[in-house]
Amino acid sequence: MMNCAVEVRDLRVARGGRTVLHDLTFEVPRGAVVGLLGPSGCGKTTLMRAIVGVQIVQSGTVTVLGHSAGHRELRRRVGYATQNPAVYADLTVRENLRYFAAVLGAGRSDVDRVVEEVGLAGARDQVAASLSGGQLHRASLAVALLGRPELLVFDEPTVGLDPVLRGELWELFHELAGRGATLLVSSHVMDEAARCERLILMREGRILADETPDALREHTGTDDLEQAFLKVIEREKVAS
Ligand SMILES: Nc1ncnc2c1ncn2[C@@H]1O[C@H](COP(=O)(O)OP(=O)(O)OP(=O)(O)O)[C@@H](O)[C@H]1O
Repeated sequence: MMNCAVEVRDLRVARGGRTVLHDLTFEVPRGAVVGLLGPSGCGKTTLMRAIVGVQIVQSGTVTVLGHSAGHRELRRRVGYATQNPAVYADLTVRENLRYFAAVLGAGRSDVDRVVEEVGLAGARDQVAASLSGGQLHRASLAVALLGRPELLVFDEPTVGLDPVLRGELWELFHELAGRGATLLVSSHVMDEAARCERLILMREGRILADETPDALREHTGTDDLEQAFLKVIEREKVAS
């Protein structure tokens, strides 16, 4: 239990009157970079929302760092970056970060650290409204990094970024994990799967696989993770 940052048991969630997560059970080990992968609409965002405690759930439990998801004790210990950048358009990057640092009780020096970490030092005095899509995304990630949360939940953090920036962000994710943070990162780009230590593959609100990229390659008999995912889907269809 103490080795798990997140423990999900029999989680069922309905949205719009339809079950979108079907009794999910899995764990996220501490200090790992775990990829949450699956096609658009499979439930990645809903699952992340349940983990950060903002999603009404029908049944099951979600335990985060030893507390029920959403517990106030977790406020500063969990960082969440949504798919849509959540910064104030009329404030500069630095002003945004200072504001959120004050809300979170993080120190001012933290602002400079996170700006550097996401590679936005050159744009720190630009108003958010004038940032490119990729820069805006990184500004949101920077907010999530304030206060050095133990668990980071990033919803498609690399969308719209060029390959160099994507590579740099993945390096940062591993650096953060190296310092003890746990990261749950969603993506629907299978080539990002190879960068994770563990993969949770989802489809239609169900977990099809929860294993290391190597184990997935091995048991599907292919080096290509995209092909591996397709094989897992085929096997699931045959089995059901
Ligand atoms: N506010 C909502 N009301 C009703 N249904 C919703 C709502 N939000 C999401 N859904 C539905 O829940 C399911 C899961 O959506 P979710 O956003 O979790 O998927 P996702 O895997 O994150 O997709 P994407 O990769 O496109 O962001 C989808 O069928 C979606 O249509």
